[in-house]
Amino acid sequence: MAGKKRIGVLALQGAFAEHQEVLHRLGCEATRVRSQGDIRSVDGLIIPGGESTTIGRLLVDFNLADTIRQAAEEGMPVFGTCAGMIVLAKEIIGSEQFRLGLMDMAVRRNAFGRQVESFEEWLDIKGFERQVKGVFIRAPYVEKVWGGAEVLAELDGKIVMVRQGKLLATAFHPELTDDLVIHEYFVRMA
Ligand SMILES: NC(=O)CC[C@H](N)C(=O)O
Repeated sequence: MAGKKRIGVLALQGAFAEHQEVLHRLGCEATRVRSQGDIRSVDGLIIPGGESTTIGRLLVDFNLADTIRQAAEEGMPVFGTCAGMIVLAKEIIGSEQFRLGLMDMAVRRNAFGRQVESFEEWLDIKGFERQVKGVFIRAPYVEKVWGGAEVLAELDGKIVMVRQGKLLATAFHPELTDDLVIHEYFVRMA
């Protein structure tokens, strides 16, 4: 392939700068995405963690949802972390909040309980040769998948990583560790 891969990070709200930093370390061009034209210019898109109702509302306000859906349907890889995972889900249990609804999964928000707002845990991930540390911050988990969605990792029986074709979602924040392996996996999809 000619040139570097150009990966966009949705930069409406949340932890986009941290993803850009990881992408730079992987030798990618990492651009902030805020417009329809930005979406059209990238080889893949990351939807970061943050607050999923806010990100959803801003996707509507900035008129980006249909463009992302269309690009994803045409094969653009999309990776959602934490709030990004919520936004990618078809079903958000107990919530009518806006979502892109691209992945066949039902997510539960803030699902690990108030007393464990954040924690770290080693994960076994399907297809990965070694364990990866997951950083969970008021994290969701996936209660069920169907259709084309495949579970890649679980923690105590709760689904925390899902892939569906070129769509990827993690309940945890791989941009907050020094391990680049999850982003590397996504960049290979792009
Ligand atoms: N770290 C995160 O992205 C938290 C997600 C947040 N709890 C939400 O529901 O939007």
